[in-house]
Amino acid sequence: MSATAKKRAPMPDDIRARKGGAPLVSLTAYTTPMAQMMDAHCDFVLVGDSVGMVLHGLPSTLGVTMEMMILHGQAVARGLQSAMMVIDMPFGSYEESPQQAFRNAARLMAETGAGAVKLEGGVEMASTIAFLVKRGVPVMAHIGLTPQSINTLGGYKVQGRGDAGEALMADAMAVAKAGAFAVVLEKVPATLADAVTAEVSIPTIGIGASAGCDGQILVVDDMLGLFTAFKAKFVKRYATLGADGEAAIAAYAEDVHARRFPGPEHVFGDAVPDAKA
Ligand SMILES: Nc1nc(=O)c2c([nH]1)NC[C@@H]1CN(c3ccc(C(=O)N[C@@H](CCC(=O)O)C(=O)O)cc3)CN21
Ligand SMILES: CC(C)C(=O)C(=O)O
Ligand SMILES: [Mg+2]
Repeated sequence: MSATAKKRAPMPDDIRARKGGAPLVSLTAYTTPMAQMMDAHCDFVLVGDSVGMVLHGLPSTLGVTMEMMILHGQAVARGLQSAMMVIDMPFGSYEESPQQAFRNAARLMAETGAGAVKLEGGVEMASTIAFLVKRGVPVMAHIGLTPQSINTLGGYKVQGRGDAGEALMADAMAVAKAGAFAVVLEKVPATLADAVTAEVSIPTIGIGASAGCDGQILVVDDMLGLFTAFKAKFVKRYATLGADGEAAIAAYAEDVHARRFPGPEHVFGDAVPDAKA
């Protein structure tokens, strides 16, 4: 990009202003090179607590710590210039009180440079969201399937079906009223996602929701085919990097066994020392 054309990263208010406009593009990232790959193509990048499952092999997001989020957040920040960075608040870092949420949100922002935090919850987190926003912390809310509540939800199931749709609509209205600048809708019926998108004043970011949402997000390792331990129905694979990587590693192992690697172009010449010396 030319020095004059360098795009500045959007602020939360710029994201909010995209309501009803061109769809917002976002992905998760956990490392500098992945952030660099998506910087020019995403409006915002999420340092998701999915990092625990995707990069650390944890069975859920519950074991993710503030320290892990900060380390990965710092790595992602080094790879971004034109996309906004949002960082997930990990399980246990915000639910106890608005004060606890502020202390940890401030630490995430101060130590990583993230422009906003994301937290899971609707009506029950509305007062916390308002507390944070009034104190300078932009908040993205996350409702529907909230993976940090896997033990009370009883599985990664579709949320908001039937009568539960009203509660989900109430969650969306509550987080918007509390001052959230956007809301992630995860794994909800498309008809409900469209109704929420029509009713709520802030952008809806869908993952397993609807193409009618104001934006979309996916876990980058899922769409690249790099994370293959499970594949949710909502994931579209745009590449097969996991399979391609394994084939490359198998070819390397074969080359080593056959002494085909290293080749002459990978080694260094020098005078041969005298063995008798
Ligand atoms: N790699 C990855 N991708 C994600 O989207 C993701 C994570 N990790 N970790 C944190 C949460 C967990 N999420 C998940 C996890 C599993 C399913 C899943 O397996 N869904 C199945 C059905 C499972 C069920 O009904 O119990 C599906 O087919 O959608 C969905 C979302 C979304 N997030
Ligand atoms: C899937 C997105 C929305 C998320 O919360 C994460 O990656 O942790
Ligand atoms: Mg998350």
